[in-house]
Amino acid sequence: MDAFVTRKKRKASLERAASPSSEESTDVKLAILSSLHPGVDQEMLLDILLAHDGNVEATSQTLRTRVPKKSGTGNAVAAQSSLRSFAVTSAGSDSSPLSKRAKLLSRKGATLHLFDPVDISEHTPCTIIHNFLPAEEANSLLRELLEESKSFEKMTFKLFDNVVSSLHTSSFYVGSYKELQAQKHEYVYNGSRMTDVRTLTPQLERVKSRVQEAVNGEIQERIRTHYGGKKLKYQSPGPWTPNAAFVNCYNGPQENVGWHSDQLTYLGPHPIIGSLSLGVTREFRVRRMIPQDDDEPNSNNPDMTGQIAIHLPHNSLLVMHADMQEEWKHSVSPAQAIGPHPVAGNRRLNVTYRHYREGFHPRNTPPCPCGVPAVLRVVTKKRENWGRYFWMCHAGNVPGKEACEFFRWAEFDEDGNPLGGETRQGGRDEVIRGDGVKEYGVSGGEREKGDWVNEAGKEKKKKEDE
Ligand SMILES: O=C(O)CCC(=O)C(=O)O
Ligand SMILES: [Fe+2]
Repeated sequence: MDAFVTRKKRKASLERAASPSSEESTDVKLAILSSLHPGVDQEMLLDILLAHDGNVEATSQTLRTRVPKKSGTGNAVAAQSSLRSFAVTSAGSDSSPLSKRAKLLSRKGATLHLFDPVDISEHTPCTIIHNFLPAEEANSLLRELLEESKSFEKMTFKLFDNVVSSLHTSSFYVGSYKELQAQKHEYVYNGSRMTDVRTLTPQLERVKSRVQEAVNGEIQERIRTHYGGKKLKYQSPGPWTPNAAFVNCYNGPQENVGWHSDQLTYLGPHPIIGSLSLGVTREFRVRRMIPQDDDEPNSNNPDMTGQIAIHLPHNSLLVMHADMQEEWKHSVSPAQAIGPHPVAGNRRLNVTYRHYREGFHPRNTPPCPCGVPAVLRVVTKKRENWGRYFWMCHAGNVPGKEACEFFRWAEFDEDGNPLGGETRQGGRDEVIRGDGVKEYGVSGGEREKGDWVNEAGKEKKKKEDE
């Protein structure tokens, strides 16, 4: 117990001592180390990272030379011990002690496991619909995506001299060839162009319509039951109309996604995401971000806030509502063991339907002097400016890259459309590079540049605010 408490304290002190966006960077560091050393479990990674005062390269060097690899994980399929036992204790009937609402609140350092749609709706910014599609339709989509996923790839990015990659594979689907071209040549993700973009298959299109209808119903219900009958400020009004889908494949219990919020840059503030799970049941964890004052210890790590595990069975639709991305983080945690699915074996396929808003196309958002679209973020750490949106240099999102000075508080109309007319009133340059790639940037327009780039000192502040 003492050792556990000490470890938590050490993690908190590491995060205080590290860079201003320290909590994020510890998560990123762990993700990088997981990617470089997939055989070593997270606890050990954290311990060794702590022993090296947060230095990723030194940790990696120690791991390369001194730490034996875990055995017996990989793709082995074992009994779904943890999920089954939780399923028994939280069956959701009112006679079950766990179902007593008062006991459901998540606590510091604990994980609360939720299965029941009523509990999920009450305690998280999500709602869930079990057995969403007719069984045969779900299996048929699953079979198609299993085939598609054979050519999915891990997402990679560069850090120092290493290329690190995600632990799972994915691909991105859009509605038309035109949108596909735009995604490949106009949008930027973590400083890179997306190379694997596909058009929605007829099945993904059909399911999209069903998801759209169900999600719009859930949105109205959420507004009625949680937002006092009125959409959130900046939430897009009118029906949600998804036009893209990320498809993720998790092959085996160790493939996971670390803590993150989905990027707001192209979706705008308070986006809504419809997430369909197929195949193996996995845990989708959520935790609330807590604002803190300068002198408070870092309260935004999972050890300190407590987390909620939402169990996502085959053919369930999870709706991430408008308050999710700005106020909560989510992850798909590695599993001790998983129960094989009759069609998918040890794989889980996940489709997240999203709405890319025209107002957030890179041509419509503030130009960063770097020539790469700025990213939209929100203050999630400091109490001061909590919930305020800002545009910043994309490199602030790319580990190991130096961000330029660009920073600007974001302004929206009531419905979340970006304000800041300068760029949209013809001042914006579209540069067609030699290779035909379109970039939206500033080519020497001093006034415009001055309009968007904040005076010295703001860049530092933005990092601290975050
Ligand atoms: O697999 C999931 O359920 C969620 C994946 C996710 O968080 C994402 O694609 O952003
Ligand atoms: Fe996500």
